[in-house]
Amino acid sequence: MKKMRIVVKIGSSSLTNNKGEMDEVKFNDHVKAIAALKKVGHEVLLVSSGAVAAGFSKLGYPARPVTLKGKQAAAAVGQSLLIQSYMKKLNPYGIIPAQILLTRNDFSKKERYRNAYSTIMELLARGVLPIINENDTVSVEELTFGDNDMLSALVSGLVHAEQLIILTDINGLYDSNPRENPLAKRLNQLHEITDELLVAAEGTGSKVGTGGMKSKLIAAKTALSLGVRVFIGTGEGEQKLLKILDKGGDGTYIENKLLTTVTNQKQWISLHSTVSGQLLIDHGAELALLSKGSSLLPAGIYDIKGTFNKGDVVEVIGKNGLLGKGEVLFSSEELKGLMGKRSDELALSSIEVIHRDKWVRI
Ligand SMILES: Nc1ncnc2c1ncn2[C@@H]1O[C@H](COP(=O)(O)OP(=O)(O)O)[C@@H](O)[C@H]1O
Ligand SMILES: N[C@@H](CCC(=O)OP(=O)(O)O)C(=O)O
Repeated sequence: MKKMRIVVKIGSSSLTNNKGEMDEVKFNDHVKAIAALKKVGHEVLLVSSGAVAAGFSKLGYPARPVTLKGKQAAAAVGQSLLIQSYMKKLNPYGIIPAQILLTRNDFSKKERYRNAYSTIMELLARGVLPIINENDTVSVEELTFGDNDMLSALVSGLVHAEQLIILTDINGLYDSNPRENPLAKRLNQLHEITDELLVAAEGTGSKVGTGGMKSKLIAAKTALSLGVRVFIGTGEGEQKLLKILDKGGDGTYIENKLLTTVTNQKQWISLHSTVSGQLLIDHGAELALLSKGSSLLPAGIYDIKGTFNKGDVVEVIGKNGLLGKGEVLFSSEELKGLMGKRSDELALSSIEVIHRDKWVRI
């Protein structure tokens, strides 16, 4: 059997009930299944929701709070309850959990992104189970990952996981919401996430979850783009995760033969970096970047917008608009003196403005 790196994401509805209490039966079931995966040698990372859902009733809220401060307060209480419960239940299996709470800032700053990667790798190398959640208590609404479905996709990309398993309260994606349409049909296999599918997945989810099926599909699309296969569904019992890996899971499999992993450098540029400016390039440079896979040279740049430093990320604009993003090897000031000049006119040892390894097409 091939040993794999697997990210398992568990939604609030699969850990708690509507009253804001942890569901011990569901919880035990997940822990057993994770232990079974690890026992056969797979590396597992868990992205666990449920902090708000597990904490709100303890604070006297009758239902999942809607205000930011309410959610943040509930998450502060619920997160400790969650981890306490994981620790207690994982202990008999000899599994050590590690709590990792992330904010989007941890990914948008390159140093922090690299650091998150090496810490997670160290934990995996030592057989520890990382349990990841968004750091809800300090996240500001405009600066969140969106939801944990997206967080799980980004984590899968970061660690180059082979498989992302999104466990939820429904056995996969249907062609319309089965809670509203009893004739809805399940889609067992998908090779890509189309706009049509996103429309079919509109609509609300459970009382404790966020985002519903649509957010899972958007996350699946991101995971696929990073070379990670996805399963969305449910299951029961110790063998449920192993069954999912054996293609016998109760849900929707999303994968295709073209999946390729993306370097962390490119993931960071395309998904996490902040853009500091723009380079406008001519037709020849556009061809070189898009068709020949070449690096961007000064000769093809005819205008520069914004002020940026060496190492910043900029957008590259062609005749018909945005082409991609890349990390620049010169500041905007330096580039003003270089742009439009042929390589033989420049007395520089290296004249690449964006190296092809630090360039991503949009
Ligand atoms: N086309 C669809 N197929 C399946 N489920 C759907 C669809 N459209 C909406 N849903 C809803 O999405 C819910 C799962 O999302 P959510 O409650 O956010 O789960 P979680 O807490 O696991 O993240 C399902 O219970 C279902 O009501
Ligand atoms: N970080 C939040 C969960 C956010 C979220 O995406 O929830 P869900 O849709 O249940 O996966 C929490 O722990 O309550």
